[in-house]
Amino acid sequence: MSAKVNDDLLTERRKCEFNVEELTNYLDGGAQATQNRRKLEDKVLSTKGLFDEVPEEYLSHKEKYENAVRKAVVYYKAMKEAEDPNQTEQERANATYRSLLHAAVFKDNSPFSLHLAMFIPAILGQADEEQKKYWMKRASKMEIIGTYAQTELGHGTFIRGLETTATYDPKTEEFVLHSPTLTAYKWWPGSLAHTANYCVVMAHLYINGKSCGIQPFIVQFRDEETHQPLPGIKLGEIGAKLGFNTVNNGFLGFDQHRIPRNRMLMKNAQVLKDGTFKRSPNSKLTYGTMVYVRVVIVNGMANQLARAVTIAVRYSAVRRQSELKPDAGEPQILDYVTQQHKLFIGIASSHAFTLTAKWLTRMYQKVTADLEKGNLDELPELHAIACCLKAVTTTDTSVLVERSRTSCGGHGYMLSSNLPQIYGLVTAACTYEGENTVLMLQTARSLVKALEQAQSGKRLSPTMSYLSEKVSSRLKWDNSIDGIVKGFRRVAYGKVESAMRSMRKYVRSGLGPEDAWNMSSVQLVAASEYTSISEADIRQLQDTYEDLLGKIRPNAVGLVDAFDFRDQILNSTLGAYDGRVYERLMEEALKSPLNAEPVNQSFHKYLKPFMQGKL
Ligand SMILES: CC/C=C\C/C=C\C/C=C\C/C=C\CC/C=C/C(=O)SCCNC(=O)CCNC(=O)[C@H](O)C(C)(C)COP(=O)(O)OP(=O)(O)OC[C@H]1O[C@@H](n2cnc3c(N)ncnc32)[C@H](O)[C@@H]1OP(=O)(O)O
Ligand SMILES: Cc1cc2nc3c(=O)[nH]c(=O)nc-3n(C[C@H](O)[C@H](O)[C@H](O)COP(=O)(O)OP(=O)(O)OC[C@H]3O[C@@H](n4cnc5c(N)ncnc54)[C@H](O)[C@@H]3O)c2cc1C
Repeated sequence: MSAKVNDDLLTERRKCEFNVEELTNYLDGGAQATQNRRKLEDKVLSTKGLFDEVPEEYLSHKEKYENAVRKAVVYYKAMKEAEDPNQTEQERANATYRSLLHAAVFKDNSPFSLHLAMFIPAILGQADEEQKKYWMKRASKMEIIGTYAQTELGHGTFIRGLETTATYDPKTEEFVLHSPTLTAYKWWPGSLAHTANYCVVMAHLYINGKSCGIQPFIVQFRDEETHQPLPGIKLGEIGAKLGFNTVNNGFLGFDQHRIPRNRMLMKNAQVLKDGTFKRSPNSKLTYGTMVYVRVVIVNGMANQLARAVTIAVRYSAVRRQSELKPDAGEPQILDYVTQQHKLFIGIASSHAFTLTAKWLTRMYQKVTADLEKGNLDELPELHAIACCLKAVTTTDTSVLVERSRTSCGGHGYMLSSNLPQIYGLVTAACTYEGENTVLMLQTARSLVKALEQAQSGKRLSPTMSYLSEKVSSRLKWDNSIDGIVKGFRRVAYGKVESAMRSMRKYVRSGLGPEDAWNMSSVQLVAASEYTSISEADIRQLQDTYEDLLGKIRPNAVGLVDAFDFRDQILNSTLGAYDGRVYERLMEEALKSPLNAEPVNQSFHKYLKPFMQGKL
């Protein structure tokens, strides 16, 4: 018999003014997609051996990793078996697009995540047809496990500064991979330390002493039978981190390690047997895997934020605290407008990021199709937009997940709430796949170029067109959606224009363009993510905003129920559908190994002699 649902949650669900299932269907892309997702989740989550006997927070660093590998093999086998052969690739992708199935199994991400998130996309985007056929067969059947090894101990942002070398030897038709310094060691790649046996390495190609830029190479670094590191390979784990502690991030050093010529992924640039280098139509095509992952991250943020606000809103409907009015009893903390302010922006942002992710994915698919036909025209715009949206969504999600955690008081600080782990996952995304400041400056670079083009009367791309609209200096402000958008456009235009004016001022004062750029870079970052609107407008917006909070309040639980996360996917004592938070907090607390005995051995070994002055 299922446990009794908390009365307050029952009341909330009765108060809801819209059809929750309809919103779930909309988010999934239709009722059939919801059915497919639920069927997939039913199948996979009923697999034996997927879950932890002991909560992983009570395992050692080594045990956590070994347990995660145990679960990963069960999980990925179950996923493969659960795939519906009658589904198209697109339907399959849709079924997992919103599903955070892996989050039910891995609280801190999977030791296989890089294989799926970057190794396979790198092969798809960087290998020529023959290479793709061979490596995709092995990688998609998990005969090999790969990662993406670009970052080094000494370089992450500045790709052109990477020190790993790949020197072509025409006599043997091989590349010699080498880490000339400690800072050249690959450092950070997920799965690299003990899990993967192949990786796509980004290395500086040299032919006859001449630099041919950063190129991708597929490299085996562990023996497929013994898993021992191959000769000339130094491997290890980089140590405990804020999060991602079951992703097995590692380091890898090459000592004159030789690989055959056909291991350079040659879709964009090629090296012929005699060492002739055939340049890529655009050297930045080599960066394509990162653009792809930045697009994926936007959707990932939407899902993770939805998970956090579901936990916090349900908890806020159950938790009663303090006194709003004398003798009126303790209210649900969700009735405090400050609590609504903290959480409802998170619900709205998750929906906004979901819609943005769909739009960006369509743009990515169109530009990628154009690239296949040799049309690179829209690549710069895709790069600029992907940089901006990855940076903005990861920054906002980190802030909103942390706000969800702190809105749950002390219980939000418990690992059993899962909010700290979700924060660890999302805040990492502010750094990986391009540190956010650096990416915002990439977007700013495009904005400045676009404004210069607009000022010289040239047509701009659709996403930059707001820079050429001659926005009147006194925009008639109204708080309609259109009015708010116009307000933001005016602010955005002003930010870019101000940053540009600042740079020109520095150049006139005698600074070179690079120093003028650096001096204006705070404004440039702000131009990529505009902030406030003028004073008078704020009052009007504030009234509208507070009115909106009241309208959302009766539907808040319905809005998070519509994300349709199972309890296993929320993995939280505070966010379960039945709202039995106190019973769950106690159940989880009793699983602590420290509760196995009333008196811990440290009393007799240390405390008692200390308290008796004998230590
Ligand atoms: C559980 C998780 C929960 C949610 C997340 C969900 C999904 C996430 C999926 C997976 C996550 C799992 C694990 C994470 C794994 C992480 C992996 C990594 O981090 S891989 C390494 C990532 N590293 C980077 O991103 C490095 C960033 N640096 C750069 O990209 C470049 O160095 C930089 C662009 C900053 C500068 O490049 P540079 O060559 O110096 O170019 P420059 O600035 O001089 O500009 C020249 C010219 O080139 C254009 N350009 C630059 N880059 C691109 C590009 N990618 N595409 C197209 N064009 C590009 C640039 O605009 C400029 O053009 P103009 O001259 O102005 O015309
Ligand atoms: C959880 C996690 C997983 C990761 N997984 C992988 C992986 O699987 N494979 C992989 O290859 N890498 C991976 N990385 C590495 C990641 O890509 C790098 O950390 C990231 O690119 C930033 O580089 P960095 O750490 O060297 O920092 P740096 O580039 O040294 O940046 C440090 C600071 O300097 C600032 N800075 C740098 N350049 C500029 C500039 N031009 N203008 C203004 N400010 C600047 C940055 O904004 C930042 O604040 C991972 C990182 C993390 C945290």
